Amino acid sequence: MANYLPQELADHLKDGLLSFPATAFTSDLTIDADAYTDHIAWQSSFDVAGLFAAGGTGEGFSLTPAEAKEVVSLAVSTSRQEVPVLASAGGATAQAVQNAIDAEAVGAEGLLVLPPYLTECSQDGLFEHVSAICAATKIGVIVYNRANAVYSPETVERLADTHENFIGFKDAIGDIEQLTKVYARTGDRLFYLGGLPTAEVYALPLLQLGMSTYSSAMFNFAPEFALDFYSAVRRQDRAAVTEKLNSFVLPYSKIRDRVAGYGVSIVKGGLKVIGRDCGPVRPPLQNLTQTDLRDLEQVLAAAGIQLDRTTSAVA
Ligand SMILES: O=C([O-])C(=O)C[C@H](O)[C@@H](O)C(=O)[O-]
Repeated sequence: MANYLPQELADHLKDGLLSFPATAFTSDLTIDADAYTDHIAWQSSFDVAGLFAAGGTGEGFSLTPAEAKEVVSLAVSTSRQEVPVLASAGGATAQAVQNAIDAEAVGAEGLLVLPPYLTECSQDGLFEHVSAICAATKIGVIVYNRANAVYSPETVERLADTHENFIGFKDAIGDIEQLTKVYARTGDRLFYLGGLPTAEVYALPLLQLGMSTYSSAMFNFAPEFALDFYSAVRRQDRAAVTEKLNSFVLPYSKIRDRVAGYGVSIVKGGLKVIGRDCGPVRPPLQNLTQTDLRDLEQVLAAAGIQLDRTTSAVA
């Protein structure tokens, strides 16, 4: 049974940083439950508002429904009591509905709806897809505005009017006009989170568009840095944000941009560099090359994120 009513969950999540933990795999690409639970215990030991298990950075798109259920269940049983775990719902409507049912059954407090695979989507089609998921569960539901699932302000409002457990809007499109219009229509009825790749890059300007929080992929391997960054954003301390962008976030993003899909792979690279290896990524993603790993190690060291390390974790 969920501990948070949907609106309570939204109130809790909107004023804290959100973690999207990597899913640990063994070298043969099966789920590594020990490494994953270690990672969840470590992630939830920080002052983070919520853990989104099997999300984008958690390679939810590469998990079978049974694996997604297992991963969410491991996260729920391991996360510190005060840190709610959310799951994701993806693929075909029937599969996303099953993800929702499974997530609620294993104790997740909320759900992130990933874009449906492959096909183009009309607004009525998106409304029906999300409605089926909202109707299948009592826990809070957040939509992910990304790829083929671009929700018009009217659809967002319609979902908010129809489903009490529809609580949030996550964005990875970055269309200022769309975001302004969504917020103008639904305002405080929802909470808003940034979800563009390396969300820190956009965090300060998006705060003005109502996005009081974001999914921090780098929180996986640099939690203190990510929390300091979030605090600077919420204080609207532009000088501190700019200093952190220059010292770490932008050099890091340059490595991320070398290969498509590195937005997730670089997180596993970062975990390897800091000595908390969560294993390889699954195809279609590619692991960082040794050169990229070494460059990442240097960027982390130059930013002072690796102050204790004296020997390289990269072979
Ligand atoms: O589903 C996810 O993992 C994401 O939202 C993507 C990342 O967390 C993104 O916001 C980032 O790279 O910081």
